[in-house]
Amino acid sequence: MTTITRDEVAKHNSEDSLWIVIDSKVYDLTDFVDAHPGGESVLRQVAGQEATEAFYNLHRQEVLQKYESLCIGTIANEAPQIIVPKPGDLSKIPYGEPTWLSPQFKSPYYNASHRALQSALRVFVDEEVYPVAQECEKTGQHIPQSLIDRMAENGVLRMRLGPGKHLHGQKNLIGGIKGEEFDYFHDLIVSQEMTRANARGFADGNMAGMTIGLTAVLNFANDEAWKQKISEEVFSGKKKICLAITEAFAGSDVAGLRTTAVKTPDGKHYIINGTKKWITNGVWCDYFVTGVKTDKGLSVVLIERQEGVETTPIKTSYSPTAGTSYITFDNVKVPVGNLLGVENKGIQVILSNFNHERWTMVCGGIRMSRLVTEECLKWANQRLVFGKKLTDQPVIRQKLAKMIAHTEANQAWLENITYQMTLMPYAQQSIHLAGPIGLLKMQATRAAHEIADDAVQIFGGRALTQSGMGRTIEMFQRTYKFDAILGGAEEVLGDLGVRQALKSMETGPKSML
Ligand code: HEM
Repeated sequence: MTTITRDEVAKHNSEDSLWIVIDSKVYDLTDFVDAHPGGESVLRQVAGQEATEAFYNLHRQEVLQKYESLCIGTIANEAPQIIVPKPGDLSKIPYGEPTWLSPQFKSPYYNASHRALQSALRVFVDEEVYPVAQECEKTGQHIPQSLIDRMAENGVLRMRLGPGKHLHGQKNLIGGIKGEEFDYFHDLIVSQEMTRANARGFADGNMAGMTIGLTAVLNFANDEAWKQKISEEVFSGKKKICLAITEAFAGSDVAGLRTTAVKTPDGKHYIINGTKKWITNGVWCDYFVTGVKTDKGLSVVLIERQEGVETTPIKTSYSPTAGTSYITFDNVKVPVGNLLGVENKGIQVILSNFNHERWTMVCGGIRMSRLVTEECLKWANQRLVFGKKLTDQPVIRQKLAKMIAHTEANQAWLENITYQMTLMPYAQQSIHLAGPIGLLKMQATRAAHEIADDAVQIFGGRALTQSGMGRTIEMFQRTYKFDAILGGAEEVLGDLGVRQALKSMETGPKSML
């Protein structure tokens, strides 16, 4: 690149020729002045001058990457000081990564295979998911088929379902992972790395319906060939699936569902009537794993999109890219073979399916809290207020301390529970871990509540602005509640954890009294 002296830059100090220096690089802004979102006058004030501090006080690094074409050279005998992260890089900010990814720390949980997956996924997310996520979050467009196809090719779709036979013998799994060795720590890595696409509506728009819906098919289908057919269609990205449990009549109280499934006189079909609300991805799905009332209890059936199935988008406080929908079923005919689990015992299917969903939400939620904490650390360290850095104020350091402590404590509990999951069959997890997972989800979203609150105070008006420096904080404070409601409300899950504990006290050894 051309080298330019500072004396030369100084000559270009008017609107007719306006150059500035940012981090030892020279930018010719002559043709950009009119289009600058921050106005012309601010650029005139720094024309021909050093503008690094002024720039970084107001813009994110990615602005420079976007406008790279304005750079015309570098200052002679100077080297840029600011490290621009490359796709795949780990964060250099303290607490920007969990301890197992910080070179100075060790962890007993992660092996070479986990590390290989993490580093390959980091590149994939940075290069292929992040740009799509940002665009979809903004426009509200649904996930493009091209990204679904890429995730089908490299096995990410399969991985999102957690460990199991659906991964065994699979070639081309990202990071060169062997399907047989994929465990819940791999699963955790997938969730946490995907969250780094940093777009909450898109995080759900990116096949969340599959992650929470197809598990019920894999674990409870009554016919092996049918299970293979459905799951292969979904894993190849050809068909989309979602979980349809909640209704306007019943949210976390699943026993109150009113959608009915009545058997035809020949016993070969169910006729389904009812409605579902807040169904993630429902707008564009082909299959609906649906909670219904049968004659003596609840059941779960897979409904294929057909006549009588209508889906309409619901406008929520996160991006329409999530495909949140209201669904109506009017006399929909479904073969009895589409029953998942045992008729009238669907509550077991629903409850056990919830565990993986809730755990996945916890993984993502904690990673999002970490991203917000990292943003706050970076901003507080660079922002000058009343002539001092924000980090010079003890009140700001207290807020950062709470954020870091919440995030680290929650990650540690998550890893502990994940370790227990690696040692337990799925059915055992329902018995022993439903309570702890519920409590952890409650804990993670209570922490998110506090982190969002403190982050907004640190970022001020920028936390209320959808573009620019504070956009991650704006998104977080607008959307963290999704994790406190979806998959079971905070209070219901806390209560579940305590009730499970009390139950074991009733049935356990009396010596504990
Ligand atoms: C290569 C040089 C520059 C480029 C490409 C650029 C681009 C932008 C962009 C895209 C925005 C919209 C907000 C965002 O996305 O962050 C913005 C806002 C702004 N810019 Fe620049 N800018 C440059 C240099 C500067 C400099 C040197 C100053 C000040 C001396 C400045 C002052 C501002 C201000 C005051 C805003 C509004 C910030 C806000 O709303 O918080 N810009 N700029």
